[in-house]
Amino acid sequence: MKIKQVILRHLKLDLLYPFTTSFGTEYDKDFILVEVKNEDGLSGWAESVAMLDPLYNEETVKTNWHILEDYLIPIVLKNDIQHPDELFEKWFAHLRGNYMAKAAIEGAVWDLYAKEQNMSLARALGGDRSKIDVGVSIGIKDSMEETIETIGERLEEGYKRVKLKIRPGWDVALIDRVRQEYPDIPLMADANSAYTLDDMDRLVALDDYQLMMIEQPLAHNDIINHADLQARMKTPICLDESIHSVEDARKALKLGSCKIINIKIGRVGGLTESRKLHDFCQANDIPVWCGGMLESGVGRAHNIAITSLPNFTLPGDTAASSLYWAEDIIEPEVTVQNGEITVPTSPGLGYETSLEKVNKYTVYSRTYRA
Ligand SMILES: O=C(O)CCC(=O)c1ccccc1C(=O)O
Ligand SMILES: [Mg+2]
Repeated sequence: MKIKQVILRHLKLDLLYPFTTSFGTEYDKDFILVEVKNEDGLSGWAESVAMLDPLYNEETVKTNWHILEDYLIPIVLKNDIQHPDELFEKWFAHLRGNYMAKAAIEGAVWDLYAKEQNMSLARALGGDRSKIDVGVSIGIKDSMEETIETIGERLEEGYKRVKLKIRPGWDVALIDRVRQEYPDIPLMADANSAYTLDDMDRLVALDDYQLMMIEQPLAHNDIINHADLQARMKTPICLDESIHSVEDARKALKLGSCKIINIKIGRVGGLTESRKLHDFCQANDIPVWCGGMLESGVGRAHNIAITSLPNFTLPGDTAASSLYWAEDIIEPEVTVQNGEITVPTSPGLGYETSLEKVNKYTVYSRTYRA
């Protein structure tokens, strides 16, 4: 592959509804959209899932721009890349961390590669599903009534499982109330690292509610305390923040820190490592699902492609575009029917990135040439 041009754009989209987690409230979405072009003018697209502030992990829009501009883009423009797997495994291997920045450009190269091969990205990754099951992530609301109402709407729309964000004080009583209203729905909770082992009793109390799993209750960089907690809880622990690689997953499984893993392409450095992590979990009977980072349609399309792999056996967080944006930047937008998304079969991501819409939401852009 010969990459001739890379364009970075900083986009800003307004969220339709504020999204609150244990680490804060998002009202809008600033992100970097990456476009790579080959010599025939064919484009590959991806987005960085780094947020404006280092609240989910340490990366930000600015640190990603810096790493992309000063390290990753020069590598991609200078070298002849035979296959996108080489980026993470060879060309980026000496650069530590910065997973979301690496994933952003790697994803764009994967899309371009699939288009050059005249293959869907899902197929290029080895995915064989034609439809994927999806759930929905519901943020912390002002009241339990509002939460109950929102859950009802999402169930009406067909979502196959409900994830509720929790934090100390918005947990056991909430789940108890939700279980009174909806005794049998597939339900889980995500704490985004809001608890410590001092909260053991509160967390163990969640065992009474048949939750599918509890996601990342303890520190973002911990796997030791999670093992202690898992030993005390029947409910499976799912790790999100603390898994960046197959190697992290191997250690977590060895310690017994979790029984399920959430795969986010950005968090592990791209599609190549996501697929490896998927394969490793499959070989070890650990189910996986695809997490979300409030992506625009471009990131959503990447999530759909990776979710077509066979061990994504649990519904992910890739909900419809219309739950986030008044207008998405892809055509068609992502739609959900009966809790399923149809995996596109046309080349690459299978959704067109609309330049008109991209331009409308771009606050700053820069072009880099070979
Ligand atoms: O709807 C989505 O994209 C998932 C939303 C979500 O849960 C989330 C959003 C931003 C940061 C972290 C997380 C998370 O899964 O922990
Ligand atoms: Mg999470």
